Amino acid sequence: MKELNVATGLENGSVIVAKNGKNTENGHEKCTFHHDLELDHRPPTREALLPDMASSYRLLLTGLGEDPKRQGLLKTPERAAKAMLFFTKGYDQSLEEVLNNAIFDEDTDEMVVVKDIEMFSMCEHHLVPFYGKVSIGYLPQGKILGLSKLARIVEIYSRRLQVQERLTKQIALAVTQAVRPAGVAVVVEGVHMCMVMRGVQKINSKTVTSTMLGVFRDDPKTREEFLNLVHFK
Ligand SMILES: Nc1nc2c(ncn2[C@@H]2O[C@H](COP(=O)(O)OP(=O)(O)OP(=O)(O)O)[C@@H](O)[C@H]2O)c(=O)[nH]1
Ligand SMILES: [Zn+2]
Repeated sequence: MKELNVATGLENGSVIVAKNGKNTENGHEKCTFHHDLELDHRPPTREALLPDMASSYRLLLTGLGEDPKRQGLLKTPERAAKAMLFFTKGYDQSLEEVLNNAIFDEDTDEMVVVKDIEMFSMCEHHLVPFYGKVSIGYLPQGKILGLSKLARIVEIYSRRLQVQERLTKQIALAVTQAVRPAGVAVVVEGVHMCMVMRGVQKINSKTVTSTMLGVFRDDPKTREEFLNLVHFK
């Protein structure tokens, strides 16, 4: 039996044809794959795996000492499975699809900052949420991105099983890929429920991560301007 990607429910390395008709590998667009695309051999989508996921939640309820047949819990496994699919819906999105070509030629090299974008993600170690805010800055060189797309980029990568460091970097790399700016800065401030509700139980601790690329990494003044604008100094 082929190994399943736990996060996507797909066979590792497998190809599916997404709703938009594009070939995707575990949710990510992939052009150079030559796997069997015969309809009958397509692995199930995440939605198709809902009943299996619900069964797992039923087992979990039993493991907790609960009775999955009691009235209040009857639909809980299906609800929980759907909720988990929603929390991880970023796996079903690709950068290209989300950007929808909202990239515009513009003769500007002034800093663009969108700050305090809400973020909800799932800690990949404990499967509990971490949440917080993301601030993104970039220095265009001839191309700007539709403003909402910065928030949508946050959604693609936060709605997955994550660690905050990787989330921060993926957002920065996505902006780079989209508009090839002179630099990108991303700061993420997160509260991890695995540190609040369990474990060390530090309810006031916040984790701050940053990725600085290009001029934001090389030039302290540019970095400082960004940090001033997002009040991170
Ligand atoms: N670097 C990083 N660590 C994370 C993130 N989310 C959770 N963790 C940590 O993952 C670690 C897992 O450590 P383990 O010792 O294997 O698990 P644990 O016994 O549940 O750890 P405690 O949380 O200390 O009770 C913990 O230190 C968590 O705080 C994250 O986004 N980034
Ligand atoms: Zn955790």
